[in-house]
Amino acid sequence: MSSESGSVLVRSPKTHVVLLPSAGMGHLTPFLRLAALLAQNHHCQLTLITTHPTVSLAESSLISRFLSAFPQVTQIDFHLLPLDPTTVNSNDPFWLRFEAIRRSAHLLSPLLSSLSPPPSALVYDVSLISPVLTAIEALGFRLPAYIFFTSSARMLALFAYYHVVATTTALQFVDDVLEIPRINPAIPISSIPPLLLIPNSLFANIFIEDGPKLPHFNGVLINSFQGIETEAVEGKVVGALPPLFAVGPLVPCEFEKIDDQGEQLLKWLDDQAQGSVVYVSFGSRTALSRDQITEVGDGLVKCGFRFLWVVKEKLVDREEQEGSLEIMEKTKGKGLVVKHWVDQGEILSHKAVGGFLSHCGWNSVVEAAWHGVRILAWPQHGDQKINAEVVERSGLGIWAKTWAWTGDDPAVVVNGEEIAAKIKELMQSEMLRVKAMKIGQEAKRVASVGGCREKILKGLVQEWSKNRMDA
Ligand SMILES: O=c1ccn([C@@H]2O[C@H](COP(=O)(O)OP(=O)(O)O[C@H]3O[C@H](CO)[C@@H](O)[C@H](O)[C@H]3O)[C@@H](O)[C@H]2O)c(=O)[nH]1
Repeated sequence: MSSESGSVLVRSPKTHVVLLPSAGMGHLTPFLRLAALLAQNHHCQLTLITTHPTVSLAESSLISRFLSAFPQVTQIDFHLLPLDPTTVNSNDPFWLRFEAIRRSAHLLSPLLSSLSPPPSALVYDVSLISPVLTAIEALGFRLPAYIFFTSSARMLALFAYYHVVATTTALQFVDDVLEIPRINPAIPISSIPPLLLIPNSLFANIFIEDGPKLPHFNGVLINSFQGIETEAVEGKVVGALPPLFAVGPLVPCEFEKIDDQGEQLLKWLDDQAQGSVVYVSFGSRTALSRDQITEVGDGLVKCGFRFLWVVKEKLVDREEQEGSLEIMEKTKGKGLVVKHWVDQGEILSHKAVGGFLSHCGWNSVVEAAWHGVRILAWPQHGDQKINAEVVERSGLGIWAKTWAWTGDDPAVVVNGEEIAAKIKELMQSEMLRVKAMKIGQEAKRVASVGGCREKILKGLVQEWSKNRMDA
């Protein structure tokens, strides 16, 4: 697995940075990758605030592995107040947790005040903007605050601009697209996260409340890089934003490795020809319906390529039932189907993997780009169609645009024949293979010692070091 190794870049031993991630692996993972870079390469003193309890087992396991790898990092448990789910307009466990953190945010003021030395900066998750800002304003000292945006720069543009066109009762569009200044092409309505089109959904309300607050921050950090999104690097994301820091690509680190990947899985990959396998995964929090699982199985068998498929039936890993699925029997001999957490970084770095059928969670996109693996985009919900647009425009992959959102509606099913045809198109395209490889090379260049990412992080740490209370 290609992990990033540390190198000595900057000495700023007393720059104390506090990191506050939010719920779900899609938010926690890039945060911890950023933390690893700050601790390892930039020698910051770090405090990591972790919310308890976590939604998934994967989150608590990743936090433990991170803290074992970085014993110098101070961890603070942030115990959440109980949340009455009937007071929240959602039943998604991850959204409920975002809301629980938001409603507990006032408890952060005493916690931040007690830190020694006083922090030079706070970097916190995009899902917590307004309530944590209030907690910071209640501190007896000035704490520079930065937002970490865990999705694409294109999605950041939507996040920053949505409140301009939306009210809680109506969303206005012209000609089926949302024109955002400086964002080209405009975002089609069909790509807008469905929850943003529902007045008063929790998601829409957070966008409306938090988007206008972005100018209050010292900066926005984003896990993106040149080669996949020029918006990220050129800061071409709506006018009234604070400075944008493209700290990507944030890619798999040593501490993420798991011991129980399963020898069977790696041995199976070792036995496959170079670039011959399509890897299938829809991230950490998307479950497919039984009918859709059957059709994906059918498509994989019909596509004629070997496959490694991580099946999820439940949103939250602790609810997943042990045991094999019928589909595992049906597909035997054609590919490998697993139902447990895998080390995706290790899989994408394997020479046998030539393509990735992905929901386009932003971390999966960045990881595929890093390893130069082409993507067949199948967005399921949320920001994923906007990320799929980035995948298509950058040349990293293709997108079956006619496939409807399936993540939120079990009645919508894409059939196996269509899935097989698109996988063939992906795997047989030499042009896509080469383009993905080039994007991978560009990602490595950006993340190399002396590269853009290092310069941006170095500048940030220098900025933070000026805020040191003891300086
Ligand atoms: O078995 C697994 C499953 C997932 N992963 C990792 O888990 C992360 C998943 O993140 P992502 O690919 O972004 O997908 P989601 O888990 O769906 O992430 C949520 O958060 C993202 C970042 O905000 C959004 O882009 C997504 O739409 C949202 O669903 C990635 O690092 C994967 O490598 C594994 O290592 N093993």
